[in-house]
Amino acid sequence: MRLIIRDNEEAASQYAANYIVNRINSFQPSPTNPFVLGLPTGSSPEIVYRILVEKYRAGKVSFQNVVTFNMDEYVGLPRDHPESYHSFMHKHFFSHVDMHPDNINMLDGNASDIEAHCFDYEAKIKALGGINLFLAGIGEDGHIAFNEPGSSLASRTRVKTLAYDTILANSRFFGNDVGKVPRMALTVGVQTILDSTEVVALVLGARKALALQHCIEQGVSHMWTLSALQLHPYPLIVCDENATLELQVKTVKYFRSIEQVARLNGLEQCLPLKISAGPKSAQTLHEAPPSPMQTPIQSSIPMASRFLGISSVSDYTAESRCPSPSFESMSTRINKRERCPSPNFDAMATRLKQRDTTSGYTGVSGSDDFDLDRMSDSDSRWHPRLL
Ligand SMILES: N[C@@H]1[C@@H](O)[C@H](O)[C@@H](COP(=O)(O)O)O[C@@H]1O
Repeated sequence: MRLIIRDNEEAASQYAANYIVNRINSFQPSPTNPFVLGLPTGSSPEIVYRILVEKYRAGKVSFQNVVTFNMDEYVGLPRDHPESYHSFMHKHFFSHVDMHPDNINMLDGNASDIEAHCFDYEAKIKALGGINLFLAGIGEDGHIAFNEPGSSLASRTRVKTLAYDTILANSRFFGNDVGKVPRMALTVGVQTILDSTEVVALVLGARKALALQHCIEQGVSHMWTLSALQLHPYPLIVCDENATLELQVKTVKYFRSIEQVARLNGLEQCLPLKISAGPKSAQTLHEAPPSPMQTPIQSSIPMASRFLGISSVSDYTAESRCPSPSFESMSTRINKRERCPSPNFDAMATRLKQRDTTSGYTGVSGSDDFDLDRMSDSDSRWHPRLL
């Protein structure tokens, strides 16, 4: 998990927008190899869209070869209703950039066969080789897209009944009239989002602080579906200071230090080249890990993992284009562990008992409760702390 904290909404949105522009540009999309971008609605991404439009106008990015898939849409709200997500996206983004209308994919909350429509949406994403980057917003109850508390973490695009909290929160877009907020929505599933190559979640404001705390400091839970990002290999959360209000000080300091160290080492925004750049196809996304000697890698592992010394097995030994401090590879250690014979607990306990008897040690010595720290060097090869 990478967590980028900025002083305010503007700065956080600036970071997210720059991140997206960098990803699109380094991918070098073409008509036959488009960049596939997942998009959210809501007030949080509004500034990001404004900045993306500015960057497009300044000639810093083009969306000509970008295909988009929106996260969600209300069921039953006319497409041209000012609060439909169709209207939102055209108002804030699509009508201001060079997107080809055929490249815009949005769920249709008025589809005659909703089930088939959702199925086709998933199929279209798959046919394009998956989503490269999913920009996500979250709800106050920790939902991602419209995956309300209790949603299956294996869910895919489907119809979802909205939670009362969400109806209440979104009533501000409907003249504060709860009765006008649609009760159901179409949404991509948690698994649809997790399948994306990269997920960037934008979390802004004190209203989202509890959700962020659950996602970062608590376990994976279907009650806070944002927390499923813990299962993704490249999740990035960009938040403002207010959204960190429920986090522990040490959590905030830790993630800030990760970013600082990464910046000092020139490792910001580094991802494996096969992920950050095209060409992409369904095959290349799921192919076997390439030979380390043949594949140039921008950064061999996700930034946070790099400083934690954790790696994905296939990337660690690859050559890096980034100035690459040489960390000991977890994969090497895991391999060592796999080469070791399974520990023989009975023999270990007997040896400890013998040692305790001769040394006069009076601590634990039972076969099922011995002290791992007191083992000899030869025993330490399978010590959990070394794995
Ligand atoms: N379905 C959308 C979500 O996709 C969005 O993330 C959320 C946050 O909205 P806001 O940014 O306005 O708080 O709103 C709705 O619930």
